[in-house]
Amino acid sequence: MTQDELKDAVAAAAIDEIEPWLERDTILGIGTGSTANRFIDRLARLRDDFKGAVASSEASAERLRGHGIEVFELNSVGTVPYYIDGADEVNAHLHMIKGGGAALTREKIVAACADRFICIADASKRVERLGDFPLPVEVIPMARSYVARELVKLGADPVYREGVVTDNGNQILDCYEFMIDDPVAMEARINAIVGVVTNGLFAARGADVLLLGSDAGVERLTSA
Ligand SMILES: O=C[C@H](O)[C@H](O)[C@H](O)COP(=O)(O)O
Repeated sequence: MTQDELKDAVAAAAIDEIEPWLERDTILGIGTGSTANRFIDRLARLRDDFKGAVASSEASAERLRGHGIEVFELNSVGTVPYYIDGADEVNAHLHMIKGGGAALTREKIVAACADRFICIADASKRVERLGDFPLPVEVIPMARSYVARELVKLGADPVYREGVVTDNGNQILDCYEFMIDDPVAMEARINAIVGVVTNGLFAARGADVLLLGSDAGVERLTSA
């Protein structure tokens, strides 16, 4: 199967996972990226069975609206029963690196407000140790150089993602050469640097369920 076919398969599996629980007043949390887009496209078929969605990016909000799915502000919703999103890397504990599409901060906020985080990914995203994928860090623009120097002290090789402005008006540093042995500790340590908005480690709040697509089918994993 191609990677696109695997993304379709996990998007379909996520629909199967949530469909029995949808009610007319359900508001879902929806992620960002090519895998989440496939989920959004499949969700369109069910749009009369639930109330709407909170989106983790302007791009996902636009796609949802394009399918006639109402998009709500998180502040008016409070919590969502499910957050469905992709990942750039995921380990056996269902800790993730996210933010390849620069949506990490809003993703982390919606995930924090979700009862359950369903991660959908093709098998290429499954790793033993996080860090081959460069870890994104969203920074306040005026703090970029300072944060970069602090990240070097932690062992990373941060590179400014030129030309990218996040939905929050900030910038991204991608941390290369950064193998992460303790994702929970490193997530907190990076977030403690002044000028960091958030980083792409989703470990303190990882996924609850991973739907992992491979040629053998879609495997359903829960955190170890
Ligand atoms: O900022 C983007 C998000 O964290 C995405 O969920 C992540 O990059 C995975 O995207 P894709 O499904 O396109 O591989």
